[in-house]
Formats: sequence, structure tokens, C-alpha cells
Amino acid sequence: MKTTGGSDAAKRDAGESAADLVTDGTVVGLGTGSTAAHAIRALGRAVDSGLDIRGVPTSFASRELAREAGIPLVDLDEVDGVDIAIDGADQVAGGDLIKGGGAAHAREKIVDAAADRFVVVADPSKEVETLDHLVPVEVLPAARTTVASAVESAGGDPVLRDAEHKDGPVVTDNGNLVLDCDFGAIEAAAALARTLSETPGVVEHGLFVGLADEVHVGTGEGVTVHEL
Ligand SMILES: O=C[C@H](O)[C@H](O)[C@H](O)COP(=O)(O)O
Repeated sequence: MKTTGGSDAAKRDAGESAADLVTDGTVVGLGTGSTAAHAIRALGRAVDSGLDIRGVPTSFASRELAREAGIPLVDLDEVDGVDIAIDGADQVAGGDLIKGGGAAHAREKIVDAAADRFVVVADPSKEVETLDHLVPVEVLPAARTTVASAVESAGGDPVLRDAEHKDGPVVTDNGNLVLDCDFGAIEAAAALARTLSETPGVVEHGLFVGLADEVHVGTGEGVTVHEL
């Protein structure tokens, strides 16, 4: 699994802290990425010890990891709701996030937004005052150039994300492409999120504005919890 940013110990602290919140009989959204992976592994160990949960994966990668960890899985349309979702982020500014470093943000947003409680897990390298990370925008392949023009009109600089291990672009779990868009410092995240959402051909973007309920930041020596 792709790793980013801070230390693995910090990511583990955050993931395990969030996994500790999960109670018996619940439906749990399983995020994607190297930090959420620690929560999935911790939940797998808890399931081994008798915890009764069902997990809703947010990507092919989180499904595989959860399956290996022994977590019973369900699809979102098989449950009445999601009690808690645990997911990582590429950048965190207060309650606003940029996600999608692993191109999983479309399914992540569906599951995270459906959850009664959305817990973000991060290491200190993710925390910033103002969001300024590239914003991943998943687009229908046919809309790649029109969405790129719309991003430029909105003040961004879009670059098609290339695959790391083969020639050609990244293709998401949903069969789409990703434009990584540089907007510089994002002062008005909600307005930018609306503009992107309203652009024809955009499947989903990585700005998660006001969705998180709490952020667990691991340090390698403990965890700081921000309630939002
Ligand atoms: O598409 C991927 C996700 O949004 C991840 O949750 C995000 O990229 C953070 O990943 P990591 O915990 O590996 O930094």
C-alpha cells in the first residue's frame, strides 16, 4: 500500500486510537490509505477477539486488507446506515480535508458522509492552517479536457495523474481519470468545492468540507484528539 508523509508509528497511534472507538454490533466505514490501514488491522485483531462488526470498504485496497484481516464486509446498499467511518487525509485544516492521494475519494466521500460519526486519522505532517495540497478531481474520461478548462477558469492548474507502475494515466476503482489540481492556498474551500461539484463530468473531488466529526492525530508517543 502507498505510504505518505509522517512516521508509521504516528499513523499507527492514530489508526488504533480510532479503532478503539468502535463498539459491538456496528457498521464501520473502512477508509483507504496507509493510516486507515492501521485502523483496519486493529479492527481485524478486535474481530479475532470477538468484536462483532460489519465493514463497508471505500476501495478495492481497503476491501482486500479488511478481508485479509478477517473483518466481515457488506456493501453500502445492504445496510441501513454507517455508525462510524475511519479514514485518512492528505491534509487537514480544522474540519476541512483534502483526500484522494490514493484516488479513492469518490467512494470515501460516499461512505464518510453517510456515517453518523466520521473520524479522521492523521499524523502531524497532515495538519495545516490553510489547505494548499493538490486537489484530486475524479473525472469521466470523456470530460477530461472540459473539466481541465473549468479548473483553469476557477484558478487552478490541472495535471492528469499518471500511473506509477505502467505507462498511461491512473484509472480509479470506478473506471475514471484523476486530475490533480493546484489551486495554491485555498481560502474559500466551501465555494471551491461547490464550483467543482457543479462542473459537468466531475464524478467527485477531494475537498471534504465540514464532514469530519473528530480528528485523531498520532505522534508516535500518543494521540491528540480534536473534536469538531
Ligand atoms: O485516496 C486516498 C485517501 O483519500 C487516503 O485516505 C489519503 O490519501 C491519505 O492516505 P495516507 O493515510 O496514506 O496518507
